[in-house]
Amino acid sequence: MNIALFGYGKMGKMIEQIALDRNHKIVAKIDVDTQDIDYSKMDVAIDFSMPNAAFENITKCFENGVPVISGTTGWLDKFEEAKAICTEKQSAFIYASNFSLGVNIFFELNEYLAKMMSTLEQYQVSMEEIHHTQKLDAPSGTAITLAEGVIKNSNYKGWKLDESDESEIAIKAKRIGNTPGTHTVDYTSSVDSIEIKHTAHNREGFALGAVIAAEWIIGKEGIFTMKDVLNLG
Ligand SMILES: NC(=O)C1=CN([C@@H]2O[C@H](COP(=O)(O)OP(=O)(O)OC[C@H]3O[C@@H](n4cnc5c(N)ncnc54)[C@H](OP(=O)(O)O)[C@@H]3O)[C@@H](O)[C@H]2O)C=CC1
Ligand SMILES: O=C(O)C1=N[C@H](C(=O)O)C[C@H](O)C1
Repeated sequence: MNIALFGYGKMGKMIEQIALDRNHKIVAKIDVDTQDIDYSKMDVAIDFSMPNAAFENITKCFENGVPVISGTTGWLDKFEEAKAICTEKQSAFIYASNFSLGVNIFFELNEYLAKMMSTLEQYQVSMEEIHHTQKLDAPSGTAITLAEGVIKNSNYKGWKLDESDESEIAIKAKRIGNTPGTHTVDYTSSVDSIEIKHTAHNREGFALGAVIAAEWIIGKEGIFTMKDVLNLG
């Protein structure tokens, strides 16, 4: 499979390694100053770039008939527009705030727990995410997906960075050293706490998930999620 990497930073380089190990070819490495992109040899594009670059990278691929796996976070104000362009161009698209198998299982667990906790008014939910100091966006895309998973299964009305009132989920974002990504969901009452936590030990899980998604999307048309790729029901 011929893969184009949009964004050749920490994730782009890790994805390259995993793709080569799985016998794929990297036909383009696109960074901020790349001119004259040749889309003709790309079977699939994988975008791990920057919040201000993702939308343009992704939609240009759709316009050139190239399916896209998108892992960039912090650009979702334009998500609906990107999906509409994908549909119009009869292309294929997967966005995931987190491509790792572990986090996608954690997303399911989070929704299941949220359902169980939804009638227990003595508990207040909150979240914490910890990432490396170079991360541009806060809260993390993963934390937003976790919050949306709770909101869908409870009476919480929304989420807020740091402080919130009782009707919202407070998300604390910490930036510490080289932390690859740690997410905690906490339910606290006056008598006890229940916590679920996912800790990434490195970036390999994110990169492997993105390459598996790229292999899966070939020959498909439409908008999919990691739930489809991983058959999580
Ligand atoms: N969904 C998931 O599973 C995961 C998502 N992420 C997300 O992926 C994104 C990238 O993360 P990471 O690799 O750690 O970040 P890096 O900063 O290491 O890499 C981003 C790269 O994008 C490049 N870039 C800037 N502008 C453009 C452009 N217009 N087109 C193409 N490339 C561009 C940067 O180049 P330069 O440095 O020259 O500006 C840099 O090389 C982030 O949004 C992060 O949150 C990260 C891990 C997992
Ligand atoms: O920027 C990162 O590094 C990560 N970003 C994603 C996010 O915002 O959730 C996924 C992962 O946690 C690493």
